[in-house]
Amino acid sequence: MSPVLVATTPDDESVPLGPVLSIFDPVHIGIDEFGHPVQVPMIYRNMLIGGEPGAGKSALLNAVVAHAALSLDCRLCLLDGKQVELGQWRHCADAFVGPSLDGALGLLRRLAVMMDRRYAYLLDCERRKVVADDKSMSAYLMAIDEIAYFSATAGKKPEREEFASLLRDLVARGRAVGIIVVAATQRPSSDIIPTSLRDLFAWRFAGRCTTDSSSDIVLGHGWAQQGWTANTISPTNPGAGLLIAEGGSPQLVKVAYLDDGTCAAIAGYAATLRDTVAAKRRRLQAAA
Ligand SMILES: Nc1ncnc2c1ncn2[C@@H]1O[C@H](COP(=O)(O)OP(=O)(O)OP(=O)(O)O)[C@@H](O)[C@H]1O
Repeated sequence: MSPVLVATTPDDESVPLGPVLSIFDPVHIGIDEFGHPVQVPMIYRNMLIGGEPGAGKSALLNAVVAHAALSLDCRLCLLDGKQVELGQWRHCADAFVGPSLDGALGLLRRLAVMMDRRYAYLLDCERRKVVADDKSMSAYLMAIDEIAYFSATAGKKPEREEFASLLRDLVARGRAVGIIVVAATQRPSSDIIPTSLRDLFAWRFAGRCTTDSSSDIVLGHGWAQQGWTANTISPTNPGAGLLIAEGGSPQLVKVAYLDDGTCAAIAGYAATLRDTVAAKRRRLQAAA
């Protein structure tokens, strides 16, 4: 975290703020089996989180969202069918959608339009991706707690199919324009996470899974046979799981747990930072 007490906003305006992060910094998510910190770069990447109920998926999701909330170069969009898993971050978010498939579809459609416009803009500028000091395009973190609620449970079949197809498009094309998707599911099955979707996630975390095959659905086919299965993780060890990056091998990770009070404190601080920056921006626009 930056030690400075005066931070520069994305508009290059200095305002008195507390320490902030950047979404271009790697995100601290926990420790490995040797007790070393595990940090994952999230920009230009997506993360899939799977595991049985109580495995610690929301804990990992919250660790990533906390980093993004403290990053003033990142805007938040949150989808949470249960509302309470990501609800503490709603005051930091541009969009917070609870158990509403219509709301989720509306948000994904808006993001798809924005994604297309960003690509058109990059093309005009002869560029291939957003960069850290981009003044015109903030990164976006799209966090989803329980993909299956929107893709397999709520609403009618055509809407669920539209959700699945919009989500796939965002995961497939969003990275270069700064859209990061972090999605969790307690149903790691091939209907919720087909291989073609799973393989679009650079980072995949399997918390405890009830079978080798559900562990493989998150990590990739064949890992269980090679001895890497989240089925062996003890149910009394929530937050432990196997993390794999594209092209790498799984590693055992214990996720850094932010309890409710800590999440509320970070969310409150992040919301104040964001309000301060937004107020400053409004003042500048009014003065212009
Ligand atoms: N990293 C961790 N360290 C210690 N305890 C943890 C950790 N992660 C989770 N827990 C404990 O496990 C409980 C369940 O975690 P969490 O809500 O993240 O699971 P989940 O997989 O999201 O469950 P669900 O699918 O039901 O939403 C937490 O309330 C907490 O008590």
